[in-house]
Amino acid sequence: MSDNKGVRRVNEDLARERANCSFDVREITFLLDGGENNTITRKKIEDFTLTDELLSDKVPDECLSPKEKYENAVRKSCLFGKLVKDKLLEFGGLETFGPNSFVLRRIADAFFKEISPLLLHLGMFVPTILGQCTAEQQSEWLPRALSMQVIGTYAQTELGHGTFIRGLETTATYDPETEEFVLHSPTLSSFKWWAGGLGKTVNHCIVVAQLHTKGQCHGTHPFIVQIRDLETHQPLPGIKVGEIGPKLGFNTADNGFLGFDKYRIPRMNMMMKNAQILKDGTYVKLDRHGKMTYGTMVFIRVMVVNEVAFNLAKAATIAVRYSAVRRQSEKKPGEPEPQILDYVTQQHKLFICIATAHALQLTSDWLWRTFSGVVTDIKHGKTDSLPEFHALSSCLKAISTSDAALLIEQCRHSCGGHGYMMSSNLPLIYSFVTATRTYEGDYTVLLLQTARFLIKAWEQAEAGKPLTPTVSYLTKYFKDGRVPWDSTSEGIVNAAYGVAAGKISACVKSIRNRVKTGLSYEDAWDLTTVQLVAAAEAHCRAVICDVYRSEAVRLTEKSSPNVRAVMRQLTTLYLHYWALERIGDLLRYSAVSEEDVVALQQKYEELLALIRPDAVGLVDAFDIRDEILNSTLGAYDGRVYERLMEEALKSPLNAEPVNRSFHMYLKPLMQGKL
Ligand SMILES: CCCCCCCC/C=C\CCCCCCCC(=O)SCCNC(=O)CCNC(=O)[C@H](O)C(C)(C)COP(=O)(O)OP(=O)(O)OC[C@H]1O[C@@H](n2cnc3c(N)ncnc32)[C@H](O)[C@@H]1OP(=O)(O)O
Ligand SMILES: Cc1cc2nc3c(=O)[nH]c(=O)nc-3n(C[C@H](O)[C@H](O)[C@H](O)COP(=O)(O)OP(=O)(O)OC[C@H]3O[C@@H](n4cnc5c(N)ncnc54)[C@H](O)[C@@H]3O)c2cc1C
Repeated sequence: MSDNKGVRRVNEDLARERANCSFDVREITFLLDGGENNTITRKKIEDFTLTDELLSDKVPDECLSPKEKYENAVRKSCLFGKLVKDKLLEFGGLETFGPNSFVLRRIADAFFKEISPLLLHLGMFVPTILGQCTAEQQSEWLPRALSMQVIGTYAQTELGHGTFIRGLETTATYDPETEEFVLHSPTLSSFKWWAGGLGKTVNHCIVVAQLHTKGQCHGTHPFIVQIRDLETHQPLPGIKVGEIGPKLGFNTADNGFLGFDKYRIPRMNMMMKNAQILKDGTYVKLDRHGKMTYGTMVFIRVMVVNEVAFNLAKAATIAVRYSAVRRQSEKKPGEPEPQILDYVTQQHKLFICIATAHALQLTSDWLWRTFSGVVTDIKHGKTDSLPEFHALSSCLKAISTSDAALLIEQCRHSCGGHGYMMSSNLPLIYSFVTATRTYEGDYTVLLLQTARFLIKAWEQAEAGKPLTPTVSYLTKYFKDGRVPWDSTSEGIVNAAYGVAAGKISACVKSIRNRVKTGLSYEDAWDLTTVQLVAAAEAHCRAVICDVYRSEAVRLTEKSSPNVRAVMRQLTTLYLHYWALERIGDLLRYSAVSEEDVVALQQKYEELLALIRPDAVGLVDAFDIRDEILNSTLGAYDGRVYERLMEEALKSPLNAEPVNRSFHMYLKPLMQGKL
């Protein structure tokens, strides 16, 4: 399906795999896109935008210097921005463009092999204006931001603090005489650090700073700050700004640093939806919940789950197609070399990647719907659902990013040496996704946020109080005792909840026992954090298993029998995989027996064999075009070796037969003249 460029010869093994696939690939594509119409629109937009003229790079990006790479990324960001502005709006109008923003996300990967320096502008600057500004402020900033006159980023993290937002040191002190805020960086550790696009690209940024007025500090608040001249792009007086240097990935994102020397901004540049400073310096708090200024972070955590699902789908597509093309070793003496996809260990590495990409995408769709409900509640002044949603989005962000990063690395391992080539695209996909585990809230820190909520929920269950939906299972498991074992999918999901409840209960006991020895609650909590992280992880895994299973059943209600069968095989594989991964927990908290464990393993291996003939069809169903995959190993036609050689020949080192270093160093060394 993805073969956009027509009739190139397809590798014979891949062609045979496709011929033997048991289901209509398009049917699963439609399911994943949310309906046939979405697929049709997506493909039209892709055909329309992904033209050679815009995408071609004479020299591979990875062979450029950091400066050239950045310049190329800016060039492409501007082309991409113009394309979105001129052509796509023309193509579908704003109505089409809105619901199809997921298409933009996909095609962006064809433009940027790494990251667009404008990602933070669209990804965080604009959403923060929408979430944190009054209507009046929005009417001032939004049109300028959307037309790209104002280009911005989100500068919260400092050299000294990322996680602990309350510990940020940048100050914004209100001066009623001039009706301005004075921004200041009192220490080296208070310098803003990390914001994407800050180093060289943006002219504005959202700065999170401690608000002082009338001699009092009111905690962190967001401000819109112009940092560069709109005409010359020079940093404005009082601003010290630069780029933070090379990183594991994100190397085209010009992440930057920023310091203020008593820099003044107008009063109205404080984002005033949740709190205001009146002209005389009076502080007015409008946020009844107290954490509404953290809203952009919650929004991005929701987006990130979808983001990593898509990246895992890309890695799985590359690794499965390559494994169908690659032949290695022999199973029996004298037999032809098998496709490496025929090794059961390879299937074990890869099929969980396909299943996890589905699980995370369906969970992300469900999370998005839940989020929309929370946003509607907030609009009506109701914030009761926020604590539960914060706990849910925190753990889903932590687990999805961590699982996706590990599995993408597993895809790379499964491609052997060629997976180490930049041209496979697996290193870049990994470097991008592994950052998601840290940014927008570190893994451990977010799981501990969820754990706080779970411990409170447990105490509510003990007190017989009603619980919110995602923790209502606790009332069922709240008494001690093992969860009965049942090897159906539903039974495994129940057992996963049982494990989570058992772990939460163990944490509560640990904390209470420690408090009994005379420790403060904080110290007892701190000593229990290893268990608390594990409990939050178990809770999150139970939620993902539950949502994946029920959503897959719901979505395939009207599907053809073969599609329903293969989707069922994948969910069952996922549940068995995690039951086996967490068998110690099941032995501790459920009634699973030794024989049940043997049966689980056997069923898991049977599922690998059942899925094997459909593996290529399943990754084809992700329908990710070659321009977006950007991989020598994963292209639709499977011309792996030809592509590897073509890319190797583009290396600048191959542009001349002898490099000058031979004459400068090697020859003198060889001749003893160095
Ligand atoms: C071209 C197309 C492109 C499309 C692209 C789309 C794809 C992707 C999209 C976009 C990519 C953009 C790339 C992004 C790059 C990265 C950006 C950044 O990294 S920006 C920095 C993020 N920084 C953090 O996340 C800090 C993490 N730290 C925190 O959030 C807080 O400090 C935290 C939660 C750890 C603690 O906050 P406390 O110290 O104020 O709160 P405590 O005292 O612990 O708790 C007080 C109460 O508040 C609740 N709370 C905390 N946070 C909450 C929240 N957000 N909502 C609701 N309640 C919350 C807690 O649960 C607690 O509740 P109780 O007291 O137990 O009832
Ligand atoms: C690629 C990338 C892009 C980024 N982009 C931006 C951006 O655009 N804007 C922006 O503002 N920020 C950005 N960040 C910063 C990012 O949000 C922070 O790095 C992240 O929130 C983690 O904070 P930290 O670096 O201070 O880590 P730390 O908090 O110092 O974490 C270090 C270790 O300490 C542990 N730890 C910390 N606190 C606790 C605790 N309470 N309990 C237990 N363990 C703890 C962590 O688990 C971790 O293992 C970006 C980061 C990266 C990597």
